[in-house]
Amino acid sequence: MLLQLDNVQKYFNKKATVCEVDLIVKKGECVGLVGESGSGKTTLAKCILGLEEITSGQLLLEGRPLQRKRDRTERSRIQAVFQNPSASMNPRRKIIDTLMEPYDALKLKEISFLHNTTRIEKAKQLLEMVGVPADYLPKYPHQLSGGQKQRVMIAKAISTQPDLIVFDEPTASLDVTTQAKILNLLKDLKENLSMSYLFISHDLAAVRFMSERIYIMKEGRIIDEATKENLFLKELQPYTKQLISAFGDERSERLL
Ligand SMILES: Nc1ncnc2c1ncn2[C@@H]1O[C@H](COP(=O)(O)OP(=O)(O)OP(=O)(O)O)[C@@H](O)[C@H]1O
Repeated sequence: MLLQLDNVQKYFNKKATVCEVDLIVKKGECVGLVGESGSGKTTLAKCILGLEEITSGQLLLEGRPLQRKRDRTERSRIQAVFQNPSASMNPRRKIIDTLMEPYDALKLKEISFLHNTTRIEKAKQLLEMVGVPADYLPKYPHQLSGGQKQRVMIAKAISTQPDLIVFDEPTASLDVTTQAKILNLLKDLKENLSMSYLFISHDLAAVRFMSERIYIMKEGRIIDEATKENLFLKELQPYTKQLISAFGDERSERLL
C-alpha cells in the first residue's frame, strides 16, 4: 500500500468539507476521484499534499503516518499538478528555474553540489521526457503554449522521482487534442517511472481512461467506488449514475 487515508476529516468553520474519508492508493496504481463541483475533491487533495492540515483521521505513506509539518523528503515524495499551469508559474522566472524548484527545495546532497552544467543537463532530460524542446529552458512562461506549460509542470512534478502525483483537473484548461496528448503522456510516464497517481477530474471519460479504480465523492464523503471495468456495470449509487449520464455514453467512451 502506498497511500492510506483512515477516517480523514477536514472542517472549515465547523463545517465538514471532507468527512470520514477512507481511501487507498496502491503502488503503481492510478486512482480516480470524481464528484460535482464543491464536493471536496480539491480540499482532500490539499490534505494529501500537506497544504491543508487535517482536522482528524490519519494519512499513511507506506504505512508511516505523515507528519503535520512535512519534511523535505516527505514533500518530495508526493507532488502535484494543478489545473491552470499559468497560475502555477511565476511569469518572471525562466522555465529552467520553475522546473528545478523541487530539486532546489529538496537540496539533496547530490543536487546541492551539482555544477551548473549538470543542473542544465538534468533540466534538459526532464523536458525531453515530457516532449518539450530543450531550447525552451531559458524562455519565460508567456513564450509557451498552454499545453507546453502543463508539460513543464508535469516535468517539475516528476523531477524528484515522487511515489505519488496528485493531479487536480490537469487538462481542464487545455483544448481537446492537447488533453488527449497530455493524458497519453501521463500514462507513459507512470509506466516508465513506476509512479502512482491520484487523478481528480470532472471529466469522467478522462478519469476512466487513466484510472484503474475510481472513487465518487459527494458532499465531502466517498459514496461509491468502482473499478474502470465495472463503472458501467455494477450497482451504483443514484448520484454516480447521474454523473455518468451527465457525460453521455458517447463522451464516456471517447477516450477508450
Ligand atoms: N480555505 C477554505 N475555507 C473555507 N471553506 C473552504 C476552503 N477551501 C474550500 N472550502 C469550501 O469547501 C467546499 C469544497 O471545495 P473544494 O474546492 O474542495 O471542492 P471541489 O470538489 O474540488 O470543487 P471543484 O470541482 O469546483 O474544484 C466548498 O464549499 C468550498 O467553499
